[in-house]
Amino acid sequence: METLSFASFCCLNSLNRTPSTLLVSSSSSFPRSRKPNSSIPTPPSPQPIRRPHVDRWSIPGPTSAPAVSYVPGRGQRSNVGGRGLDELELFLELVPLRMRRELAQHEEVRSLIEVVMDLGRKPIARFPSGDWIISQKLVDLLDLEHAVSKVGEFSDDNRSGINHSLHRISAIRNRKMHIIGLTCRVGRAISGSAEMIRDLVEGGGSILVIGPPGVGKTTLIREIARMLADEHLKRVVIVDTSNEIGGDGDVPHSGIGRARRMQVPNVDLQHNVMIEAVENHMPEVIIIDEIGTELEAMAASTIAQRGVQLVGTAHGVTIESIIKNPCLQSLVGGVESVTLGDDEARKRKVQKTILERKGPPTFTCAVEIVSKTQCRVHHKLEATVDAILAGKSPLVEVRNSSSKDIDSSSLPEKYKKEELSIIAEKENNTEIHTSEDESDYIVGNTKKGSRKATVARSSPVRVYTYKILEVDLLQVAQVMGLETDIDVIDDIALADAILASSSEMKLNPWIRGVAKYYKLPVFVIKENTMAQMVKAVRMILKMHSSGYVKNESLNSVERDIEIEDDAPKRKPSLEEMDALEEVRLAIEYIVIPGGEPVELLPRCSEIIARQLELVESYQLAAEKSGTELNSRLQILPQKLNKRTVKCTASRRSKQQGINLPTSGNAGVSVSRLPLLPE
Ligand SMILES: Nc1ncnc2c1ncn2[C@@H]1O[C@H](COP(=O)(O)OP(=O)(O)OP(=O)(O)O)[C@@H](O)[C@H]1O
Repeated sequence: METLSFASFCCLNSLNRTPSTLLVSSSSSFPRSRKPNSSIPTPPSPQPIRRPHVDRWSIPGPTSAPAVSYVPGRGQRSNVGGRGLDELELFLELVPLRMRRELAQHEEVRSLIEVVMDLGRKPIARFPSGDWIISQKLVDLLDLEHAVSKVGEFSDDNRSGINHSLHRISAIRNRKMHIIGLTCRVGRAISGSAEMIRDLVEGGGSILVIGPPGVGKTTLIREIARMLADEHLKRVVIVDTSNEIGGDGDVPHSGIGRARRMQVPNVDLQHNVMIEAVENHMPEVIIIDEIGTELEAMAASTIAQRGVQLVGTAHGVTIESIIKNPCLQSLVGGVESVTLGDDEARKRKVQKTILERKGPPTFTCAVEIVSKTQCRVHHKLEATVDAILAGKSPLVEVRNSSSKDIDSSSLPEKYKKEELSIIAEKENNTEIHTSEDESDYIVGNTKKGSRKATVARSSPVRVYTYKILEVDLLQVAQVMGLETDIDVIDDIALADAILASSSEMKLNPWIRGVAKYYKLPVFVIKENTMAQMVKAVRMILKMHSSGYVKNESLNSVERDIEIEDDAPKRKPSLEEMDALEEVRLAIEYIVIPGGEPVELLPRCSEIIARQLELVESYQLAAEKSGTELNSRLQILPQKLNKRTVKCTASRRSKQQGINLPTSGNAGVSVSRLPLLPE
């Protein structure tokens, strides 16, 4: 054994080594088995595979804690046995010398992902660039025996590790429970791998991380644990079912920083340890890898209810996979079918039996890991689940990590592209946006082609609103006589424009990304007043009638279109402000809702001109009446037609004074006239 270790050291010394953390891509691995039987018999002679007996649950002996140093972003060096091996060297000690020599000469050795050794077959190494046959000589029992002798005891999920490292060794056994195959994965702590979702982590909400095997979930939550424990001084407890997050051995790997780690004696007891963590160790954050059973999902929900931030992973590709998984459904709130009454179904325009979310989800938000450099964020998991159950497209933010985040050699280009296309293929319903931008946003699960829908010029303009009441917008359109020109819709993929309040845009800047993805103009209303709404309607229609259709060059919609009141540039006098407020109140409280004309108080001609501008911004007509010294404006509940604005005293009718609510200017008195015939 000593000869092998020395040889491995020599081989690696001959490489041009850099101390940086390795960046490799993933390949799939078989999922963790959950066998109820935790005792796996050791293989009998005459073909024994020697395994050192390590009772992981006995009190450790007086051996001193290993000196393992971890420098974020610079990889790990463990001073195991005083030999100063780095973790890749430790890993390579698993394979027999002849294979190690071959591997050491491979130019991608520092990006090695896995070594696969199956009895009677050629050994394979998995690299980001693909699989590579290490040696033509077939794997024999001695090779397997050698590898097994280097690792700890296999637990009931057939996994083991190497002390003081993050490597994962998984066994395949024959029917007699002898080990006949090994998948040895290189584990690494990668500093910066959680930068993509730093804001979510720091936000304190519970995060569900979803991804297929090998995509980097464990690596991500390991870094999250370190980030919260070391940078935010949080009390973090990791429930480490297969010792994958904190590594093998009783002293956790330095890659988890100051986070504490609880080992799990048996995978079937994971849920118990999760609850134990909350009850005994006063955590502020619990990190848990692979939530896979109903009991674990229930334990997760208990933890979340106790106000602890939960960061957990689950196998899947999208939120939909979790919704469809009966064991994990409760993580997203659960699903129930509801039968609606005839009237309700007609009102909602849905079938009678619909699916609804049962309760609040365990997690605040969810992150779908697409690849090591891209993820999709569902900020409001609740809303995402509701949208999916209602057959709508959930809002998803697509984030790409920039290479500066990850302090290491970069992932080979080829691998990035391949992985993206694999995932795009898997989800043939989902558009994958491969923008170069650091942060882009899409609406996920869009049916292919629907995004491309363009609108016939004669059809109404379809507007998607954010924090603007549909009823308000439609009322304004109705008053303007444009109710057939505007349609408020709730599927953004089909929209022609977005109308949002500026407060909403500030709170949720990702809306801009959604708009950009769909090439939609965003009209932003500063204040939710009817005047601004009227102006917005006019501008939306104007843009539409000028021939704008989405999917045109993005240039035209790169910036928000801000709707502001046509306020005079100079500072208005108090009297002018009073006069304009009088107009606003008259229009918004009487002319529009009541359909009645209002005669305003007499004003000087300059102020009347200002009032007239404001009336026109509401698309309403007005008449000027009275003498020159006593002129006043009458606002008509008719659509603006320049000819209507004229000076006439003859049309004044009987007046009826009323008091309007005011904002600051007490008791503005306006006069009201009955509707005049055209
Ligand atoms: N950001 C990253 N950059 C480069 N390599 C990474 C990154 N994240 C993970 N890896 C590598 O990819 C491999 C798989 O990672 P990891 O074990 O975290 O995946 P996983 O999603 O947890 O897999 P599984 O579901 O099978 O447990 C490991 O070898 C790891 O070192």
